[in-house]
Amino acid sequence: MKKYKPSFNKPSANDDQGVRAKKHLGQHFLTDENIASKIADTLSYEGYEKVLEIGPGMGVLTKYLLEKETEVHVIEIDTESVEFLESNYLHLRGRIHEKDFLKFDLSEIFRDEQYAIIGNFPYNISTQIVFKVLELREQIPEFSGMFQKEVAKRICEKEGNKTYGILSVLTQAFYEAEYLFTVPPSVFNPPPKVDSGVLRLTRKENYTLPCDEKLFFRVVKTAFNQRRKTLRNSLKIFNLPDNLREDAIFGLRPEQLGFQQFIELTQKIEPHAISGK
Ligand SMILES: C[S@@+](CC[C@H](N)C(=O)[O-])C[C@H]1O[C@@H](n2cnc3c(N)ncnc32)[C@H](O)[C@@H]1O
Repeated sequence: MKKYKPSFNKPSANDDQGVRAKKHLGQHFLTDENIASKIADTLSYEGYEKVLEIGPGMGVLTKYLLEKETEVHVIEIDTESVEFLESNYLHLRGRIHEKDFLKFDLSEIFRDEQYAIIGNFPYNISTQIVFKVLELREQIPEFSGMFQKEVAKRICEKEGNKTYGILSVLTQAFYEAEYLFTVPPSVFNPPPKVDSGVLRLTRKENYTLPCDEKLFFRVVKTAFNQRRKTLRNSLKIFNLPDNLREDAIFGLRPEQLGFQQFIELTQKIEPHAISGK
């Protein structure tokens, strides 16, 4: 692999130095091989045969994924990175997809197979990545990678904490979420302004909720959009009957409820909710 010294200030790509880092694509290239190897080791590689890496950049993590007994696909939006990967990872040819992860229909690669997702994710779209994974959960038993530390912590946070929110509840309803380790800015080029954090999501055995899942998402989002209000007030839009609004659970604030209680809440609301609202 070629040496690289990307910087936001470089005017153009340079073959000797690798890919010019582009801020709008969240490009902060990992320069610590040990951390790349450690991230590759966060997946179990069991129960599926394919792995998708989002945003391989110059392939620092890809290299370690290729050592595993798995078929590796990478999806990268940046043409310059794709050209770099194509000339440095010839054996990956055909499995490099020059696409926007958020817009790409992944069934074009994976049909109805199970696969894992991994990456050192672009921080500007990290929550959107998690929401897309939740949508695709039936095919994704495992997901791991690096986020801005604060986002990784938030996803794994438990009820009763300030940073607990929509992402925490929705993720934890379907996945076991573990915060694994913190990574300092100094191991990136160019360094980001904040610490990064690596997490792992392992899909629960029973990841079908015993309630209307669409309604569950709406209830969680509506409750946290007015997180200081009690559920009795924030969930008014569901036109709940008075006797239900007197139920003790509606006197709580959203950060006091674990995902299990959000399921109970949804079950209580379900008979009264106007569908499609
Ligand atoms: C933080 S960098 C990580 C690069 C490399 N994996 C590493 O660790 O050095 C994020 C990568 O995601 C890519 N990227 C940004 N937005 C993307 C998108 N919507 N779809 C696919 N890749 C994207 C960037 O071009 C960049 O290569």
